[in-house]
Amino acid sequence: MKTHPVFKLTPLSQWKKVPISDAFDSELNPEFGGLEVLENYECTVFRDGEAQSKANEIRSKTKQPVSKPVRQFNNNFKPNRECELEYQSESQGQTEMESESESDPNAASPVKMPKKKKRKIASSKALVLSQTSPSEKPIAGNPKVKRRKVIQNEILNTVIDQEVAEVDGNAMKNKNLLSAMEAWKDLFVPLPVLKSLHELNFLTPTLIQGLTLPSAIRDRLDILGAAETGSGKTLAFGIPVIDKILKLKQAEDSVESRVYALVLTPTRELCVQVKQHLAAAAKYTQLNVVSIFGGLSSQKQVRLLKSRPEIVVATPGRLWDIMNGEEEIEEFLSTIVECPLLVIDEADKMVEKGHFEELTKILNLMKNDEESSKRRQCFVFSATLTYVHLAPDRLKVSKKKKRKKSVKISKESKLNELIETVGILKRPKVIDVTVKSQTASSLVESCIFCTQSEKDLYLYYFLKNHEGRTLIFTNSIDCIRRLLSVFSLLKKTLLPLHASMHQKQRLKNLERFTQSETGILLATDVAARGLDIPNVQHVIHYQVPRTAESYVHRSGRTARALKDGLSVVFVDEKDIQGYKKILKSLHKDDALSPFPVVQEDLKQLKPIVSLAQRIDTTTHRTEKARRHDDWFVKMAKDADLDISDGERSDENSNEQLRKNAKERRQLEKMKMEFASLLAGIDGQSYQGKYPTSSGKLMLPKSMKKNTGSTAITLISKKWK
Ligand SMILES: Nc1ncnc2c1ncn2[C@@H]1O[C@H](COP(=O)(O)OP(=O)(O)OP(=O)(O)O)[C@@H](O)[C@H]1O
Repeated sequence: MKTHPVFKLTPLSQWKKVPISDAFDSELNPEFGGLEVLENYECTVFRDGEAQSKANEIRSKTKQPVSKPVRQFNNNFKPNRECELEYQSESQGQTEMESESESDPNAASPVKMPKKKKRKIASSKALVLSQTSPSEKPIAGNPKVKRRKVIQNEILNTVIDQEVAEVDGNAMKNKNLLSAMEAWKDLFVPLPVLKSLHELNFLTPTLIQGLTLPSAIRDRLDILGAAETGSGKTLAFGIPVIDKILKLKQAEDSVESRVYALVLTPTRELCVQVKQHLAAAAKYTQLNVVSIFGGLSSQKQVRLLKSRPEIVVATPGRLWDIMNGEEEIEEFLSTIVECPLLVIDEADKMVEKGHFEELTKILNLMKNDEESSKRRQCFVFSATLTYVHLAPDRLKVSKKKKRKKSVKISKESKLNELIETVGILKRPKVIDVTVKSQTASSLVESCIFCTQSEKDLYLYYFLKNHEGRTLIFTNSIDCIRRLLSVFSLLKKTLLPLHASMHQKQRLKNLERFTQSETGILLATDVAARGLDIPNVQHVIHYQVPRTAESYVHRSGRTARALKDGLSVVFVDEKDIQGYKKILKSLHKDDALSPFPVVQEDLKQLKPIVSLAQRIDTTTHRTEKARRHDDWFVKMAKDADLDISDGERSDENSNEQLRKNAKERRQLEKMKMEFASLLAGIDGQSYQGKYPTSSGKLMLPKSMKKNTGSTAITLISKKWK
């Protein structure tokens, strides 16, 4: 027969610290929420949802024997018969043994005592229920025994009252929680996570979450998930990961720490963000989540790993370095190889050939452990996971014809390649809720056709007229540097984000952008995937992205979680081919709607933007010449040489120096002219700001012409 747990009821003052539930926890069926009520020495277990009514039921029955417990703790457990009560005097630390006789009527009808006395007894005694053999039963009828039984019943009733009150409170909270979170019913979300979701105000699951959770949690399937950007994919894999770890930990006897889940992301910023999302969902669990990524001190990250987190979110490069260089946590990190949960976020990017060498190494290590691979549950997610298009010409060269040829990769072969790379052994569930166009349904897409040199003008026009959190993408770091310098002249603060920056500055800029409602982030594709910055209203593709995937992910930084958002692609004469290819690839048969621009306003801005561009180029040139001059003079001085004109290089001849000086004078003149132009422009009030509260982008006032249309509605109407 199964041995029963010892129930230890401590004095009421400590009651909360050692609830009965602790005694039962190890035995509890996981489907129960951990709510136990001790009733006439019988243990009753309720489902959380039933707790309130059952608690009331118990309360009404405290004065009469309960015929049957609502739910017996376990089949063998008959505490009425087999348990005895043990009183322990706190002051003396002595123990007196008494048994609870099944036939004793007092056991079921407790005598009322004044409340004060009740509390005194309760707090001065510790009550221990323990299993005992029938041979140890004490003699019935002894008056001392009877008195003790009365006391014992009183203590139990007080304890029950307390428990019931607590149960009432918890049950009420749980009931409210469950009714508020009704939409999550049947998705098998563990209660503590449901509580976090409620706190985050996520009252309904998104489509991908609704479809993923049952398959992942109930059916324990590996999942390949594809859904539009901003549709909640992080929690679609995050909730099952948390759920499984909770279950594994509950089932495990050993307290040995190990990595339970490894989540890999392509960029550092995304790594930080996914960690934050998972930590928020796991707030009411004991689970620890840590992020490991490059660019910041690895010592600090090693220290974090020493806390033995259950979930490690990492970029492959830094993780691989730490796995191979840090003896202190080598043993802990070696458990990654057998970790039961693996997530690859932005998977199509991650497994791109030549992108993440370290990812391949980590995955190979994991795949080599066959037993663990069989047990492992994998999650592979991306907005463009199932998206296929013509492979770039340069990748597919037909050997026979020796000429470039585009080849279409099928969705199946793309997924099969992923399955093999990740090491998924069982047939995974593919959940694909993407649409042909790939972009979010709440995204309004538009374009501006202009020449390359006009792009700055249009950008300035846009930023000046349409306030709101704006993310500008470029294809190169050089382009970012030039724009920073031109727009700083125009008194527009753009926050750069690219791979050549220090990581601290990258994170700082991202934070500044997130905190300012009118922030403008100027980034390369390093910010294109996964970043979930709230309320980004506009995405501008200053240069046409190189791939359709990149267009989808860049645009996906706005219009997230069903909010409205606008994307504008700037297309110049060189971009046109790439632009057309993207449209074709994304099955956007019509060209994108042109973004509405008030030509008179644009004209007004033209002189100042042109001047800013000229100042920038001239400054750049004169700076370069000055640096060269300085270098030449310094070299001569270091070599103890006098430089005559003849010895100067062409660039440093007198004539050149005169030219430089003239250029500097011109520069000063331009700057003065610029200052007065800028003052004039700043004095003008632009009235076409979008009202951001409605989520709609209003047209500049001069364009309204009593139609009251927004930019988005105008675009939509025109192109329908
Ligand atoms: N059920 C929900 N209800 C409301 N908001 C949610 C819900 N689930 C997630 N969100 C929020 O939606 C936003 C987008 O989620 P998430 O970053 O997971 O999107 P994603 O699908 O991974 O996007 P991407 O493809 O760009 O990486 C986040 O701010 C997230 O907190």
